[in-house]
Amino acid sequence: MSAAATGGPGEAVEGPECTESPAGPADLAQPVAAAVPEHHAPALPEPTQVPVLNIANMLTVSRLLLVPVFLAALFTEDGADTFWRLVAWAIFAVASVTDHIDGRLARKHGLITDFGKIADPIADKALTGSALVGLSLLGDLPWWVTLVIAVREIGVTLLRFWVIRHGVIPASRGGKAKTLAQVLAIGLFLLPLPALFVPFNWTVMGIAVALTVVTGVDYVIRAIRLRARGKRALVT
Ligand SMILES: O=P(O)(O)OC[C@H](O)CO
Repeated sequence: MSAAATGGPGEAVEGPECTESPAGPADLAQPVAAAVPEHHAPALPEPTQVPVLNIANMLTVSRLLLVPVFLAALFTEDGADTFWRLVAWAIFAVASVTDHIDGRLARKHGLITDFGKIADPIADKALTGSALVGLSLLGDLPWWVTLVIAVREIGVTLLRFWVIRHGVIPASRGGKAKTLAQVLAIGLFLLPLPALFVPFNWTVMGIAVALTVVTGVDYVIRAIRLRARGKRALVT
């Protein structure tokens, strides 16, 4: 669950707000480099290729694969059985923890890839999205909460693809805090807790919704800036 606090395999280490994609403006530098006579060219470090099939990305994919297993447990006995509710919570918790582990592994072993930058937030969204829709279908969470979060999460994913020609927007600190808040709030709603907890559950969910909206607006601004920079680079 601290997943979100550390980010996934796609996260640049406290990185810039975006990184250039292989097809992006970095390519424009190539003719300039080619113009330098070979014997005057500074020695460049060997380019290192991070394999896409690495342990961090495999954990990200396994998080995706846990989604249907989680849903099956949640909907057993129409979500009314305490045991199956706890099983669903446990699967959700394990899947969320893989977000923490893949981020640590990616940074520790230099396994950061563009695939991870895109797949990690998508895996998070698939997990939290399925939990929110599941809770709303069961009548345990109002649909407006699920809709507000879904619109933001789908919107940010589309935004990432919209600017991908110019660069990858990795998860920001705010985005990671948002995911942590969502995971905590969803975890509370999944647990079969007594009514006494309702105000607390809603406080945590309120924080999650607020962070979801604020960070969504922040990503829109980042995407617009990145696209404008990319377009300028293509013109010059
Ligand atoms: O808000 P996003 O889309 O950057 O997602 C953040 C990630 O879920 C953090 O792991």
